[in-house]
Amino acid sequence: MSDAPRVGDAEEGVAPRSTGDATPTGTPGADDVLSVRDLSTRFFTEEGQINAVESVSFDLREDEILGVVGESGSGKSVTALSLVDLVETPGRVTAGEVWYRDPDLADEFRGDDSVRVDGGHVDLRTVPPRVRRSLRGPSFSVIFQDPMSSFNPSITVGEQIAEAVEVQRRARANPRSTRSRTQGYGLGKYLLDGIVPGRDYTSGESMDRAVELLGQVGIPDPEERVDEYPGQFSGGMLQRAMIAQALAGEPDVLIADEPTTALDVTIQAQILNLLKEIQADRGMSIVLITHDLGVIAEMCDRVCVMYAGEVVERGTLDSVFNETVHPYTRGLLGSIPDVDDPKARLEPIGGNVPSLVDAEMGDRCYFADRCPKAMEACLDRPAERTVDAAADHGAKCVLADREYDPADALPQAYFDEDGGEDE
Ligand SMILES: Nc1ncnc2c1ncn2[C@@H]1O[C@H](COP(=O)(O)OP(=O)(O)OP(=O)(O)O)[C@@H](O)[C@H]1O
Ligand code: NI
Repeated sequence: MSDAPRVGDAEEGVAPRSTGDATPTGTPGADDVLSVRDLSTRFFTEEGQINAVESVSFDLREDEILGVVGESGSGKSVTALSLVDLVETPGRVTAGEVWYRDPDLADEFRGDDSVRVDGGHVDLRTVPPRVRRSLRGPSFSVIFQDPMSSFNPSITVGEQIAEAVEVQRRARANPRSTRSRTQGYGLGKYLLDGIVPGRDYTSGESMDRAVELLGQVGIPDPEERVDEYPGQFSGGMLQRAMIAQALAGEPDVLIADEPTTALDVTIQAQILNLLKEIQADRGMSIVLITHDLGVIAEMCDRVCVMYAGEVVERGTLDSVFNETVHPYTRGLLGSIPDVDDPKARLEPIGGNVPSLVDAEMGDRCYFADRCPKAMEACLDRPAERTVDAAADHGAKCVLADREYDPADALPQAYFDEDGGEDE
């Protein structure tokens, strides 16, 4: 109907904040399952426009685990929701591109003026919403921190997993036809809308598959437990069941938002190991969201560090951990608990996450107020600089280009006065 939005389009009433180029630019690479470009999400609240996700760019490669880490409120979950188009009012994705690799889908939309296609990639922001929805399950799956939110309490765990299997079956049975995607996925639509239909939709075959999946995620006696209700499962078991449900669709991309935070340490480790095994077995790609750099170190190939809605540093795990540029990343790394004393509390970085209300955001580095190395140059919003191209390592920080010079240090009072936060 309408023209496809262009990069950097500012919608009416939406203040663009992006200043710098993000390093991952241009067309998605052949081994990128997902290429996110300048994605921005705002919440339009009574307090004003909240810039929850600010011009985020990254690539998710084939067969890798990409970690997204940052303090509470840094925009990790909203980024995940934005990728799968699950942001709810008053929120909205206001700009950016989400290139998903799917050559058949790309073929279908090639030549369609309203959909952006690039080689085997399609910009999901431009496909019709129903097509986008139909991708959830067979292409993308999301697992959340709270498994209760993914299950309907009045339907057995097995049936709910079997339904996810059915959705996937239908997707495979009608490969890549726009018609099947837009009309034949009634069930998927129900699932995604949270209205889970009853047993009519599941078959003996898909129930068998549910048992198999429950077994694979380490649920004992899956033949019996398949008939139990979510309330009969412990937290750890339900988390496993949620992973089984997410895997039922055989997605290319699994987005796991703090999948173990609510669990005790032992079960947490078991579930993370399980995710890693499954990822290696199936060769899928995972976006793993956590506030715990220790988990990132264990699990991930590459990492995005988020602060105040932005990706402030990203690259291979090795490069980001060993050639750290951003003082925020350094601060997070300093707070990794001791391996010998995993219970040691994380030492928070001093100061608070800044307000994300548009009108209150200074036009300088958002971390400057808390940064031990803030300099004059930090009063300009930093664009992303390349730290190490081979390691795909970039940082939104002037320290990528220059050494810290104490002579240029800005006194804290500078920020206190300029920050608009009168205390
Ligand atoms: N429904 C909403 N209405 C208004 N603002 C919201 C809403 N949801 C999120 N936000 C804003 O988006 C920001 C980012 O939230 P998000 O949940 O993505 O953080 P997070 O990094 O996932 O944090 P956590 O580690 O606590 O899960 C929040 O600080 C908040 O200001
Ligand atoms: Ni979150």
